[in-house]
Amino acid sequence: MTQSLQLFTSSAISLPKHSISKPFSSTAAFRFPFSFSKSSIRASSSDLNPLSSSSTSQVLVSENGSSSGGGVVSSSATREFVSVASDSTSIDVDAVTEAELKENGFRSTRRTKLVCTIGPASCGFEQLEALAVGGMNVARINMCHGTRDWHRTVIERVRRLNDEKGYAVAIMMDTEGSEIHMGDLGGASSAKAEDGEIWTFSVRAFDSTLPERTINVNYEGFAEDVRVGDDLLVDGGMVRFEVIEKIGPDVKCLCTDPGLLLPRANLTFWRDGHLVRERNAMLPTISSKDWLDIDFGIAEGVDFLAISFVKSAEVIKHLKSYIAARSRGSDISIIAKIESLDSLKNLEEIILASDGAMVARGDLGAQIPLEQVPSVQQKVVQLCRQLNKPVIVASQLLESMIEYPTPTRAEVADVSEAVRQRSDALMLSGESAMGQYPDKALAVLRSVSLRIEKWWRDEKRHEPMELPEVGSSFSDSILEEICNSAAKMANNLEVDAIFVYTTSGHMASLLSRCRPDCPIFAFTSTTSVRRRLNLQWGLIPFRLSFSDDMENNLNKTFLLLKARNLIKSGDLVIAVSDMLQSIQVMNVP
Ligand SMILES: Nc1ncnc2c1ncn2[C@@H]1O[C@H](COP(=O)(O)OP(=O)(O)O)[C@@H](O)[C@H]1O
Ligand SMILES: C=C(OP(=O)(O)O)C(=O)O
Ligand SMILES: [K+]
Ligand SMILES: [Mg+2]
Repeated sequence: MTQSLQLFTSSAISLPKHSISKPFSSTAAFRFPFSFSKSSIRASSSDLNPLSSSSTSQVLVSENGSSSGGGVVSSSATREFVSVASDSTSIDVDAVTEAELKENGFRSTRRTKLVCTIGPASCGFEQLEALAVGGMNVARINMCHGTRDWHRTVIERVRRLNDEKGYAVAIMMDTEGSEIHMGDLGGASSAKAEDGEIWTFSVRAFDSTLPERTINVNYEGFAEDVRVGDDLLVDGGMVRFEVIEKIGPDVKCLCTDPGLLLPRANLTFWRDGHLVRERNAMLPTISSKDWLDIDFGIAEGVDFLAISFVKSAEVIKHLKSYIAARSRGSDISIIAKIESLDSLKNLEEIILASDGAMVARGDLGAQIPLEQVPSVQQKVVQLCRQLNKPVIVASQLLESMIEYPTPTRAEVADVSEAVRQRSDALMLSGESAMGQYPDKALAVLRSVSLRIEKWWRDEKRHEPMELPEVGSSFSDSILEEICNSAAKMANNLEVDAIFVYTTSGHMASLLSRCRPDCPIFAFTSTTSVRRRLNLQWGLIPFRLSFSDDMENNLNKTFLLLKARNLIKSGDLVIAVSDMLQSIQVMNVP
């Protein structure tokens, strides 16, 4: 028998979510928090349980696995499956998810999502496919690098991969931002700066080839703002120069820490041990080039826009209204990159205004002392979970794998820490964009994630986190309480999976936020929502057309997933949906 627990508002009829606009006194007896134990779950009765109608009781089985009527899937249900499977409403699940589910079983699928930056080492169709096979959930293109045509080609290839092979790889476009950085190195992929060499940093435009030991700087005020004696740090200290002379637009610098200069590397200048922020602090977060790139991203229908060097919530709000006006209907999630002093000052309001955040440790480590980066990372990851926003930990996770086929022990420990903090996603940058071993680096993220997740689950080491209410309306509160309770029940009953039927994806996020022990199968009818859910912890997103009739939805899902051997009879699942205020516990028939 299926067991269900429902919230009722004014009658014993489940109301659609939008029909609840104010608290009803009659709900009091059913308001959460409930204390759950096996015995406190109300068994279904015909007037309460939407799954108990006679037409489908034959496909539902009791908790102990025995069937409640006929034992096998009825012929009517089989007919339904045939009609479902043969029309366009069949379920969309990609080959990798399918393989992972079969290989590891429900409970051991990977919960941490993986983002790969695409570059010359990974932009071919076969290379992209290899990354998808290896578990890439999101492909990132960094608008600092590459041409418009190159970006368009990568987007087309990822789309083709999704269309032809059933993947749901989302596309994230990352803006250049207007911080100070070097120009291209006249086509060279890198340049070596040796100790004691004199290099010229110039704001002049060089039309053809760059003179030797000359670096172009993108910020016009550079030559005026630096002073003799300042330290000039490339990429937060990978290479260090001291300013020794200013000659008009040219600044002569002595190399004091040698190293490799990479095209378009970030530049900061320091005076008396402090980051200098003069007129450069006034540079807009979104430059005019960024706006053109954003228009391009909207036109291409990218799933995520990552905004570099966010300083305040205002810029995010402005961008959101710009996108809403520009892209009627389509929905692009905005990821705020936390990588500057200002972003730390206004952290909470920035995260609240955004749809997610990235701990962009590369530039962050150039703006705050390196030893502060770990605590900032932990703080941002926790805050994002509390505010129900997905969070990505990025940069240098496996930096040595740009050149070597195995990571350092320290890198594995760093990845483990991000997984243990239960960030939604980990990101590869140079490792997948221009390194020697993109697939191997991805495989390391995958295996370390799986191992650490399992270790902490088995040891029950995760401390419960206080999850404040994030919604503002009463119906929001109901959804949150249902999700919190469903996740708690899932842990206590040790269910195999939570099923969530969600139109916007919001309810899937709320479940993901609880970080339950079991995976969350998220069913949504929109392909773009499915792609966006691919960034969030523990969600296995499926595309499936579903109706307001949960009984139908469940039958259809069981049949479709069973037909593909993704679930089996007897698996224990909890089902919730954003159409019906109920939590159902059942065994797969
Ligand atoms: N589209 C691209 N074309 C060429 N090189 C790229 C591209 N994307 C990334 N890269 C290379 O990969 C490196 C790491 O990528 P990423 O971390 O995104 O950029 P950055 O180092 O500028 O912050 C870049 O420094 C660059 O050398
Ligand atoms: C991810 C980052 O941003 P980008 O690679 O665009 O500099 C970072 O700074 O860590
Ligand atoms: K960028
Ligand atoms: Mg950055």
